[in-house]
Amino acid sequence: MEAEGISAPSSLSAKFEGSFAYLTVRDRLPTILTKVIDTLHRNKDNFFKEYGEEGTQAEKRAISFLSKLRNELQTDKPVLALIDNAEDTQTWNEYMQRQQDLMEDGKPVSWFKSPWLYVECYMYRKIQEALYMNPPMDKFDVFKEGKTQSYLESQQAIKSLCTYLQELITNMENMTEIQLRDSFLKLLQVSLWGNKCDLSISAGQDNSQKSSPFDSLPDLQRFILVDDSNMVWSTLVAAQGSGSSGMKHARVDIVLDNAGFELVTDLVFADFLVSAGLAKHIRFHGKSIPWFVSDVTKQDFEWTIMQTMAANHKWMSASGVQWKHFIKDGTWSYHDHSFWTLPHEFCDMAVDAADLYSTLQGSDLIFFKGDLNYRKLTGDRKWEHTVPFDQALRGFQPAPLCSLRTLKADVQVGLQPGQAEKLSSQDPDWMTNGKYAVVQFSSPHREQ
Ligand SMILES: O=P(O)(O)OC[C@H]1O[C@](O)(CO)[C@@H](O)[C@@H]1O
Ligand SMILES: [Mn+2]
Repeated sequence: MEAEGISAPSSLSAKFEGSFAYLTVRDRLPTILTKVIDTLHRNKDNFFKEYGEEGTQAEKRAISFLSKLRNELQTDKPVLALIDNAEDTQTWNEYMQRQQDLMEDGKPVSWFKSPWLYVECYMYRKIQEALYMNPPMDKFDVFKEGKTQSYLESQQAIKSLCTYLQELITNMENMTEIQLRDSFLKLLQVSLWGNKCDLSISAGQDNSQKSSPFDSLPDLQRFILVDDSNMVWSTLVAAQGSGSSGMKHARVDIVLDNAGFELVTDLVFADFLVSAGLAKHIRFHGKSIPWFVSDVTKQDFEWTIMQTMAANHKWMSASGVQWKHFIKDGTWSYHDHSFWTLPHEFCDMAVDAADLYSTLQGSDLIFFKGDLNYRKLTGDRKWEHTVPFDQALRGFQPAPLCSLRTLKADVQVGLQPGQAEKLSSQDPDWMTNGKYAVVQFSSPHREQ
């Protein structure tokens, strides 16, 4: 179903002064740009070593491009069309025109006047333009260091996670369905809270996981505002034996969010799903360019598996070896599609990325990790908190889907009447402080 015709509230935007969007555009985005510029500066000698004078000049040009961008942002200049001739350049420019058509009084699309989702995505795409326009910088991931650090600083937590996983797999044959379900719920929650560890909300500050991820689960339960885990479990169980031959063939898709600790929680969860026979195939979806500071690219995905394999810890390396094996035999696969790094709401996908939409339709269950995916699922709009999740999806229902998200932006739907008011009185920043989470499920209406 297309989004068109289904009414929706207005988009969150920095034009609402004092809003979280406003504060993000005013404070957080320039800080991120400054860090990117610093990273390029710090790597100056490396660029010279690798590419000689050409590298130094490219670095200088990229820095001046980004400084100009930061200035344009801070002074609310109109956003400019992209000129880098990449695969997605035209789509971006068409989308800018779409935003232009939505502007009141024909004012130009600009940082503080246009939808937050659009301008924030645009900033990350412009960082990429700075690199694309200045080869040999075009392969450089300005966020790589932070992602690597987040993984390395979470070693203790990763060890306990891998140890738990390997013990679980060893005992799996003797487990009752109730025990299996219990482990499923635990690992689902670990993956959920793994989403606390993104780097963009903290503008790149350390956000790793230092303690055992299991110890805190019982205490965190009360912070899960919507918990549809039971429906997720039933969907997986019902997908068993759904093949025409009655064979188990369930396919699960995981739309990844952040590298570092969160990615490990996702890999552990995915390993559990396969080892427990709940899924036969897992398709991971990542970003094709560095995105929102900590999001997973193919390089991060492969690096994480290699690094886990090479760890000097029995259960970590056993896990890594198993994951590598899953990739090799096709049980797991990694996919990137340019749609994930476009600014579109997901309700546009059926029309604007029909190939991706139809691929997702082949899934038995899709997990969407993290806050940005939630913003795109709901269109990043000013929904009433009691609006049902299905309604906020505005027709985006390729397959049963589940959002695993800690709240870091002021959009939240599917709450009970009075729930938001109560939260606001107890904790005014409940929508943005990352303390709360949702496990929110939706399934398309299927004709029998
Ligand atoms: O990694 P996540 O969970 O998608 O979070 C990305 C973050 O970036 C933001 O878009 C803010 O810049 C928030 O919505 C969110 O905190
Ligand atoms: Mn992210």
